[in-house]
Amino acid sequence: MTSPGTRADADAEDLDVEEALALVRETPGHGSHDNGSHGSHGSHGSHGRRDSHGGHGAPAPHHPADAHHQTTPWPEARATAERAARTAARAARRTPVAVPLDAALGLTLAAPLAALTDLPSFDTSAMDGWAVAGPGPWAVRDEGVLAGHAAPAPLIDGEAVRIATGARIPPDTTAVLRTEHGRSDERGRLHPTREVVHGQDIRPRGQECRSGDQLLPVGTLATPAVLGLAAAAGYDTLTAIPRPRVDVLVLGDELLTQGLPHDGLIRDALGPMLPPWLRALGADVRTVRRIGDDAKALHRAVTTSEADLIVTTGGTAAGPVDHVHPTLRRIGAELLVDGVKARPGHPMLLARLKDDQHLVGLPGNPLAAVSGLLTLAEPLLRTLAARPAPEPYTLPLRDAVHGHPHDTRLVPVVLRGEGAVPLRYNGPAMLRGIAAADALAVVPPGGARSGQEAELLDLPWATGGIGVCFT
Ligand SMILES: Nc1nc2c(c(=O)[nH]1)N[C@H]1C(S)=C(S)[C@@H](COP(=O)(O)OP(=O)(O)OC[C@H]3O[C@@H](n4cnc5c(N)ncnc54)[C@H](O)[C@@H]3O)O[C@H]1N2
Ligand code: MOO
Repeated sequence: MTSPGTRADADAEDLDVEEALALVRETPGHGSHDNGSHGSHGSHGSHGRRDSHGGHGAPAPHHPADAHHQTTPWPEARATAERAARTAARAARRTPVAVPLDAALGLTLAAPLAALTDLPSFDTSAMDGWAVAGPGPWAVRDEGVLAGHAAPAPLIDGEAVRIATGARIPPDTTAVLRTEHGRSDERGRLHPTREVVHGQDIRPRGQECRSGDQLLPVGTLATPAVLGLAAAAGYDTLTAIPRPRVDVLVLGDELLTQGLPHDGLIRDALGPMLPPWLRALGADVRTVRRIGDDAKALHRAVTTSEADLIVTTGGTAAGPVDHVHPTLRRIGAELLVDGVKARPGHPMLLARLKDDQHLVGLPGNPLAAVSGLLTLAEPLLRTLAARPAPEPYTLPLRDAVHGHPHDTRLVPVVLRGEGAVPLRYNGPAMLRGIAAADALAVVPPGGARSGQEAELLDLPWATGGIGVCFT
């Protein structure tokens, strides 16, 4: 199957792009330096060529929490997130709102778009030229007719008047003659230079729609074209499902917000990455707060949030300052997903805090956070925003991808021709692969052979473009 985002013209790619990709592309026989740094998971992120059959060389997963709870298979985790959002949307009775056109991009229509006017709303000229009455030659009036000007006087037979595209057609006009199809004689009379067909180049009122006609159904995504159509049809606002509100809480005492890493401190990569990505998934990101490794601050932030979804980063594992689980226990939250059979990102979690409020806990490792974002936050936000699920598609993998023995792997790929090329630097702590990627390939437990079809999760910028997706 072919992706809409697939580039078939690989040969035509300009060199700069290929050079950039060479920095991250999987290369046969290349030593693996793409893995996470944490002990027992050291080789689950290793790349394809070394082992195309899965199994050998991959250590058994070892998560201390595994002993205490059941991790959810990856497809089930996504389905659970979608279901949770459906229940929440009912509980919250997410009332449609009237949104000005310039704020409605990306929303889902909650009411059908019915024309508030005929389109066109008057008989109008499709061309610059003359409105003419009867067969030529014609006597040409002195005053022309322009778009947006006063109603023109009726024509009489044998008369013509200069007319602009979009201007009102004078009553009793029989055709519009294009500028390039008329010539004037020495007495100033207008002659056609080709046959004139009755009604030509006149757009009659209501040609596109009549007032009250349904133009688009409920559930339509407000694209730029939809905004244009709505304006043409007389709308100032659209009735739409509001964006789900999201608060982002970034955990970790080790995070810097500017400058170079130093003294064991690192830059916060998630603070800049998540808000625009969440917006692309349909969210209205209200706040991004950095709250360190402070259990009290986390508790306060979670219990005072009015968001539909709280997204936390870090603190999901079992370390001494991993406060997410204890906080959820303390407030009596219901864990719907507590760990997913996914690499990276297996400590990700989804909790119901209230009937209409959820929390997605993303692991701190940046690519693990992306994995959690696409596994749990994407279906949840999409469903709350009433957006349709993207059409699933597969492409053959250009190289084998090493699999985890039990878990699904999400591996950054670029789309080239009719295939997906796995990228290196796909370890949980790395963003180098995903930053160059068009999509994530879903690699089943055990791995995938070269040529094997893999499901792909598109990245919003790869298909939609930055400007469209991130507003
Ligand atoms: N004993 C075990 N330790 C860990 C396990 C495990 O199973 N047993 N799982 C590992 C895996 S896998 C992941 S993923 C992480 C998840 O950890 P947390 O969600 O608790 O995240 P932290 O410990 O806070 O951070 C992990 C890592 O990521 C860095 N980080 C955190 N936030 C950011 C940020 N905003 N920007 C950039 N980098 C960030 C942090 O400094 C750590 O290096 O746990 C493993 N441990
Ligand atoms: O493998 Mo973890 O889940 O690094 O992301």
